[in-house]
Amino acid sequence: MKSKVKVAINGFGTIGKRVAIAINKQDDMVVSGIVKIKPDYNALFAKRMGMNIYTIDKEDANEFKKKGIEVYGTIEDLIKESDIIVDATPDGVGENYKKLYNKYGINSIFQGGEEANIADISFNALCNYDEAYGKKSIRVVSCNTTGLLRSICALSNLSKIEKVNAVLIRRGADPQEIKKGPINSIVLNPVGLPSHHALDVKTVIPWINISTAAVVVPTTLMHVHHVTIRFSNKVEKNDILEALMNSPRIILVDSAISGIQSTSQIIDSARLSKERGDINELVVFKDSITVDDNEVQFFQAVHQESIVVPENIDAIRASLELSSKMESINKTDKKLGINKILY
Ligand SMILES: NC(=O)C1=CN([C@@H]2O[C@H](COP(=O)(O)OP(=O)(O)OC[C@H]3O[C@@H](n4cnc5c(N)ncnc54)[C@H](O)[C@@H]3O)[C@@H](O)[C@H]2O)C=CC1
Ligand SMILES: O=C(OP(=O)(O)O)[C@H](O)COP(=O)(O)O
Repeated sequence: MKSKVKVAINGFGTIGKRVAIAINKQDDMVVSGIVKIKPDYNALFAKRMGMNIYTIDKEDANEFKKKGIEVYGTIEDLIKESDIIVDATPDGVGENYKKLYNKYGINSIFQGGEEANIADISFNALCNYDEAYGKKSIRVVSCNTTGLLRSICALSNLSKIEKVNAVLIRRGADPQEIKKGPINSIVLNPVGLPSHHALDVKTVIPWINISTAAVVVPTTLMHVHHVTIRFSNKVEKNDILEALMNSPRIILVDSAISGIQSTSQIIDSARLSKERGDINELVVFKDSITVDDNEVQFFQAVHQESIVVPENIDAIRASLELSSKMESINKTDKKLGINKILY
């Protein structure tokens, strides 16, 4: 049997810990270790899960030892033992580590909070897996951008897309955050248009004509988008439904059947049916899908904490040339229990 590729994780927060858990579910990769800066509850969880913990500097290890957490070495020791590193440090911090990764020649996966030029390519598994194949460094785009790319690429085979317009209602902070987010406001994000998401979508599919606007609201659960896509030819609603239903990683929620008309109900139902209540799929509100000649509009919801997790697994396989596109997507989805079912 082929040995598993060893994946280092730098940054074990919202995204890093979910990616680490997902890696250890795959049969072709394993977490070689995680880098932590503080011996907090996430470090204690990693220890309990049997993940080896590394620190940035040797001196940091003392604080971990005081809490009974064994430290296996520094980030440089971890890099030397690993085949690839997933950087899930906060927005813009990955840039500081790029030199270190390059020094050791290790393949690297960055997240959407980094500038696009940090990596050889920006990535979404459904849209450009083949172009990312064998790339030394890959940037998995942000959660909202991933959501937009899922629906755009799923519908792009129906007819040529002339224009996409999307309004994004962004969550203010993640559930565990205690320092961020609007308390009683709707914040224009930014005031000048378009928001960064349009430019980000174009880093993956440069051919698209897209405009986006975003506001931030006081909620922690999910983002919601209103998306309008204009095609060059007339489209049929059934074809739209079929394309979304047949695309991996998209769930259609029918409010007429389920009564679901909000992010809180989506999360509540996911808590019954999915691990941690994470929703790796993009959730499209089926009964919002409205077709008028060559234009379709709909609402979709993005679980920001988990939508990019499967993309990170596929990015590892693409970078290390482990699997073809559909082989990787299918493997990832099977191991993560991505089943397109919410309730
Ligand atoms: N949270 C979200 O909704 C999403 C975040 N992203 C992107 O993922 C990346 C990570 O974001 P989150 O997981 O939300 O951040 P986070 O703040 O939850 O986690 C970051 C982790 O990195 C650690 N860290 C901080 N400074 C560090 C340093 N200098 N060296 C090593 N580790 C350090 C923190 O202690 C924390 O464990 C960002 O680029 C973000 O834009 C992408 C999709 C969704
Ligand atoms: O990737 C995200 O949002 P984005 O797609 O709007 O950039 C995450 O929700 C992180 O957003 P944050 O930068 O407000 O923590």
